[in-house]
Amino acid sequence: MPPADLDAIERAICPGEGACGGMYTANTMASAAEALGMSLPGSAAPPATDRRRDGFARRSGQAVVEMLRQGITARQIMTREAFENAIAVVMAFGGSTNAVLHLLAIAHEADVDLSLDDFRRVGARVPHLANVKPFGRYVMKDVDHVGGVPVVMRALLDAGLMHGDVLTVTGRTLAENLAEIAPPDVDGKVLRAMAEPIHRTGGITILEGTLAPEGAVVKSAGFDEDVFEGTARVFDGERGAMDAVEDGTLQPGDVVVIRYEGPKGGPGMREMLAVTGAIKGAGLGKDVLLLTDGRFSGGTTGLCVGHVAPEAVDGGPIAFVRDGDRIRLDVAQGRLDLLVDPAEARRPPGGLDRPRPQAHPRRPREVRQARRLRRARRRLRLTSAPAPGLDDARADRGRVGGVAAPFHRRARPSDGARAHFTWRASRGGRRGRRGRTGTHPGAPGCDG
Ligand SMILES: CC(C)(O)[C@@H](O)C(=O)O
Repeated sequence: MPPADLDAIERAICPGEGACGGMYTANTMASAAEALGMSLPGSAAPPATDRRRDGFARRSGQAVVEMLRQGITARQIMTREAFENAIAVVMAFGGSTNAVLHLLAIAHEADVDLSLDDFRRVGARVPHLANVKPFGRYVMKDVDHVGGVPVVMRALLDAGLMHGDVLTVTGRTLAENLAEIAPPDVDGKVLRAMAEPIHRTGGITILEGTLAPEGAVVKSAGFDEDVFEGTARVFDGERGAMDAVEDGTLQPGDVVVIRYEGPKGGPGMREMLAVTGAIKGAGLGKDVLLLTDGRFSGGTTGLCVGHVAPEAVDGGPIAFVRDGDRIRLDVAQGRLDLLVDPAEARRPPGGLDRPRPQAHPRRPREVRQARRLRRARRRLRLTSAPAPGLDDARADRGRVGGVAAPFHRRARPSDGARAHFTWRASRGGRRGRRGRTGTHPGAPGCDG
């Protein structure tokens, strides 16, 4: 490509500064926060440099002070119904799969019992309405141009697909906020009408099956076909899969299985951003299915199934997939199956003692990075210590000027024992790690 063409693309590729412009994770979560009632109505969509943001910033501060005055707490806003509203909006936009992790984690903090079943249930009723990137044509500033997130919220509310009587940060209900804004009808191009949706169900589909007994997630908004059946190519970690793409050994019909990239296995559940991009770049986006116990970018779309649970490190069926196995994804049925009969037969008798990933050779750059990281860790050691007076400090924070602060945490049995992390000059102490428990990443009980 001539440098001048590259330069022209680079100058035109971003719709503006700030969060990446498509309905990726940042814009998805901004929309979800608006639907949750935790940010001001209409505040999610304006571009970063838009002067309206100054007004939203000021009014957000005013809203916080007013909530303190009225004693409104975050938990009064973030109820189960509010989370269902947030899920509904994410489904209508075809938002980032990371929203599943984030909403489960926020609900956990808010003591709201939310699970993958709620995403499944809401997603089955809410149609996909927004023609936005990564799968569609438009970006967030176009959504703003046609009225922003309140347009979708009103369409869903009118269709009985949102709860209107929930409290929001304005001190009023969601229905009252929308009545005051009076958003326009959907424009029909960026945001489709309820009667003419892009898909009849929401843009994220929760899967289950012999390969994912505790669930998996796919952004079905990018799909035209419902079923993909193919042959497994198994990689322990993203690097091996990248090598296969770069070596040109991936074939149409392959199912790229990337495991040991989950919350524990990665560790940290990285976005498989590079490999999904590389598969698309190799022209295999519609012919190769990728599935992983890791997660994806909000910019990922197409045949990419993530959050496969239990993850490989926990001995989930993904740990037992072999090259050549047949795998079937059926989005319409919400199924992800390993067509090996029966998959469980591969488990060693007496259970599994932590399957181990096969080591794959590191590239020189990775070796250098690892060495730098080790040195940095030696210089600055991450230590873990119980926070002195933590409970007292929390108790104080819980009340400000005689009224309940909106963002205090309810004491939990684990609070006193929970470690906090401080960076200290090197010497002594081992690096502390918070334990992880639970099953589906982000599910209550997990670090998410
Ligand atoms: C685009 C990125 C970096 O992958 C992330 O911000 C997301 O949207 O998930």
